[in-house]
Amino acid sequence: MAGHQCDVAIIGAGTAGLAAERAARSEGAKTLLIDEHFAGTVCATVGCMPSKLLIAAAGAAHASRRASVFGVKTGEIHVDGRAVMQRLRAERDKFVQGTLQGIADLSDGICIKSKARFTGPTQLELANGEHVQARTIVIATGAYPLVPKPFQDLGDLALTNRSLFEIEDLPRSLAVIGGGAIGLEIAQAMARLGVETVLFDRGNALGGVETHDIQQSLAAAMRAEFTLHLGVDVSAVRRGDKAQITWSGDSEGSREFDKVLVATGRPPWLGDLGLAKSGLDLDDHRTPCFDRTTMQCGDSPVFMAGDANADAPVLHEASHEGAIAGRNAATFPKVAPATRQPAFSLMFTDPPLAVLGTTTGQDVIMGGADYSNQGRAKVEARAQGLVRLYAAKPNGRLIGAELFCPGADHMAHLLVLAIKSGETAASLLEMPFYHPTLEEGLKPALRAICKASTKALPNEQDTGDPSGA
Ligand SMILES: Cc1cc2nc3c(=O)[nH]c(=O)nc-3n(C[C@H](O)[C@H](O)[C@H](O)COP(=O)(O)OP(=O)(O)OC[C@H]3O[C@@H](n4cnc5c(N)ncnc54)[C@H](O)[C@@H]3O)c2cc1C
Ligand SMILES: NC(=O)c1ccc[n+]([C@@H]2O[C@H](COP(=O)([O-])OP(=O)(O)OC[C@H]3O[C@@H](n4cnc5c(N)ncnc54)[C@H](O)[C@@H]3O)[C@@H](O)[C@H]2O)c1
Repeated sequence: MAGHQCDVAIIGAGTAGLAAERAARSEGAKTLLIDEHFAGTVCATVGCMPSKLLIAAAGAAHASRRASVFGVKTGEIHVDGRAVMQRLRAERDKFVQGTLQGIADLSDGICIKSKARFTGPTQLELANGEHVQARTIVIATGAYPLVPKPFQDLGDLALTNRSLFEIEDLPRSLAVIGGGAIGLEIAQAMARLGVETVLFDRGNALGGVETHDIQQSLAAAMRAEFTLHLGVDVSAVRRGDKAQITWSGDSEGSREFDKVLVATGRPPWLGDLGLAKSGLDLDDHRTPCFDRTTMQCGDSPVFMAGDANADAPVLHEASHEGAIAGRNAATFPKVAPATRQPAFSLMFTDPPLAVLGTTTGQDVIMGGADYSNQGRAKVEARAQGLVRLYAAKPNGRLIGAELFCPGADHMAHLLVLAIKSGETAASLLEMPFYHPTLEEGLKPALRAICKASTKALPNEQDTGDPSGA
């Protein structure tokens, strides 16, 4: 059987694995990149990009439908489901092509198309019968869509993020199971595309948001567009070409749907890795314990990056973790801690939801703002939502934020920069705010923090706040 030897073997050629390979190679390591499929990253194929393409189509339908608010008559809107899915796949495939080209550009001998499993701390066995002996290993195997028992028997009526973007036409009705990021983004998009959509979640915290008033605002915005059943247990049975969904708990009922999107979470994809032979310490979820500043598992020669470690399952973190893991895997046993960024997640609903930094703890000051009367948002007929900014006592240094309001996806970047650079509410208020912008809507929240902190609003600052200024 063929044997391969390398400095750093990376399992998984997704965003994290590709970043790890680049980083290790740039440290001078001989790398091997092992992937079962080399089909392109989850982000490009069945994740970020196709979901945003669906949301973009839905946004066009929504904007056309509500153009009459501005006195613009568009007539009856017709959504051509086949054309929506065709454009989605055509554009998605261009992103995938870009990823595949990056893989094709790697030097010969780096990529091995096979499935890997541990046979020792630094030894891998490949499904093609070959073996790899590495100095260090990076686990970057990603996550998989969990399909709970009742939905496993629905066959092709049950969709996950892996199959959703392959449907030829939009269904007439869709049950979405799970009100996390995938469930909410897709449910709102489908509803806007004219699909009769009902979302079910066994919990009450949509999008994982814990702050009560943001949670209420998010639920109200979603309820205005599709039906929500929260706090329910859901079961499913296939009846011919329909799925019968039955629910009970905070509400109860039963009805048929054309398709069911199962979006109940994406646990790390580690089950096939033979971790028992890796010698790694595993936590209660059978995930290797690792240090998030070095990505190293204990003091072993194994590193983890991306969704495989379930720490921060979003794209920019997969990419950063890959770079840290790859660099440290190459320089092992010398490993250096990296500075991790503040927590930062966005959900591309409309309005978008952004959660960043730290939002809890003692000695935290909260300042809020309401976007239902915000000037620019009213101009654009999208005045809704809330902002909660969090700052540390005593001086009001910004530490976190929750935004569910128009423009949250962009304003969150400004706030994350403010958190990183140690800005206080008072120093942010010294920044010029152009009028009329969505950013101006943050001022009441910043002023509330100033009031409760030792760093008061500078007295040459105006405190007026009319929505039309
Ligand atoms: C629908 C959806 C929408 C999303 N939208 C966003 C978004 O808008 N913004 C955002 O920041 N994030 C988003 N995400 C999350 C983001 O896509 C992920 O965090 C990111 O893609 C994870 O990358 P990864 O490298 O960890 O995993 P992956 O890209 O999944 O790569 C893992 C690779 O490992 C391979 N592999 C697994 N096991 C083995 C094995 N034993 N041997 C060999 N190869 C193996 C797989 O074939 C795969 O290629 C979304 C995710 C989904 C599902
Ligand atoms: N914009 C983005 O960055 C973006 C978009 C999509 C996905 N993602 C990533 O993908 C990951 C997975 O997303 P997801 O939405 O699948 O998972 P999730 O963990 O965010 O949400 C799962 C939801 O399903 C519910 N649930 C679980 N089991 C259930 C059951 N049996 N019946 C009813 N409800 C049930 C949970 O209460 C939870 O609300 C996210 O953690 C996120 O990091 C990110």
